[in-house]
Amino acid sequence: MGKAADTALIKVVNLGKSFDVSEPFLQRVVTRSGRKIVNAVDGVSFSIERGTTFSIVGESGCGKSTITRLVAGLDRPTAGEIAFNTPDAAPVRLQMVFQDPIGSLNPRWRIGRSIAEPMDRTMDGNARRERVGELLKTVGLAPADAGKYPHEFSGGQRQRISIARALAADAELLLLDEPTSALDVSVQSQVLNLLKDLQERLGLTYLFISHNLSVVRFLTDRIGVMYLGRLVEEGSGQAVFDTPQHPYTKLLLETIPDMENPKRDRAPLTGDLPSPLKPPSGCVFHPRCPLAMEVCSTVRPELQVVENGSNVACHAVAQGAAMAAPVNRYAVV
Ligand SMILES: Nc1ncnc2c1ncn2[C@@H]1O[C@H](COP(=O)(O)OP(=O)(O)OP(=O)(O)O)[C@@H](O)[C@H]1O
Repeated sequence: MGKAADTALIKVVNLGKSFDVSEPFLQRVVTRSGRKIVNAVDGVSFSIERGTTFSIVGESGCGKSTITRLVAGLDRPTAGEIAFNTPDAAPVRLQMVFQDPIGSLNPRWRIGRSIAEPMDRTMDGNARRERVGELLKTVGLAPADAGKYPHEFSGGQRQRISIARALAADAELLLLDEPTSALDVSVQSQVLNLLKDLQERLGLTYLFISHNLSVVRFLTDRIGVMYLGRLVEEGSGQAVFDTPQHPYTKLLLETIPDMENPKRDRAPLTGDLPSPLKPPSGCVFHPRCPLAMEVCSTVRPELQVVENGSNVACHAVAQGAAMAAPVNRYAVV
């Protein structure tokens, strides 16, 4: 991982990650089958300015979690580069916040101990206790909660605890992996509000991944829409929501319930995600695309800047044949 050149805290360039999911050699000889490679992430580039949120959205299996793992350094890329722009090239301080916080909290530890664990070891006991109390207050809990166990909290409270833990580690970059998906809608908005408030107060940078566009809208500065390992559209939150360009982005937006007119007929996102072991040729979205043309099955479209400032990988958009933008509608959680 190198050093990012400009003001972005993180710059991802042509990132690729493939997994070899082949059967064992002898089995392949018997069944006369070849190697099987999954390109989970294929040529993805984006950057995140310090203090802002970049969201990655897309259906299950499109490669969102793999990108998070690569950024976290839990996996090594097979192609491309991830560069962090930190003073004196110091390691970036990043923490992950997962969908189900119960898995990342030790059930036998009082939560005060879990929160204190990533703190600076040179702090004495009193200073640590004081800092734990402060952090609990920061995330909307009480200092006295430090003495309780994870099972004594609700899902939303546990997510607050995992955010406090990330702050205890003095994180500057939070990797938010579906952080509100396991929560009730009313609790989701409280956690999103907390994240927004912390970002404003502490200047945190977020990489937020979600399959749900309506969740990211509230928090995001920029959005990357992924399909089968590739970025198909990347732009400001406003541009992607108000004037979506890629047919896949439009169909994803169509899946968000229309609160004002729930019975309205909407174009459904039909067909299954193709197997990542055998991705379609050309544009990977072409078998499900309402605008597919001949070129789409043979030539891979590259991201190109379009009129609204977004970057879009679509032959039809490039030729000006995009569908009329749908009426902007979304559910604010
Ligand atoms: N360790 C691995 N070994 C083999 N294949 C993997 C591995 N990790 C991910 N994949 C494959 O890579 C593709 C992308 O997976 P990934 O988990 O990144 O998608 P995702 O968009 O985060 O999905 P979800 O929302 O379901 O978590 C999938 O086809 C998945 O099966």
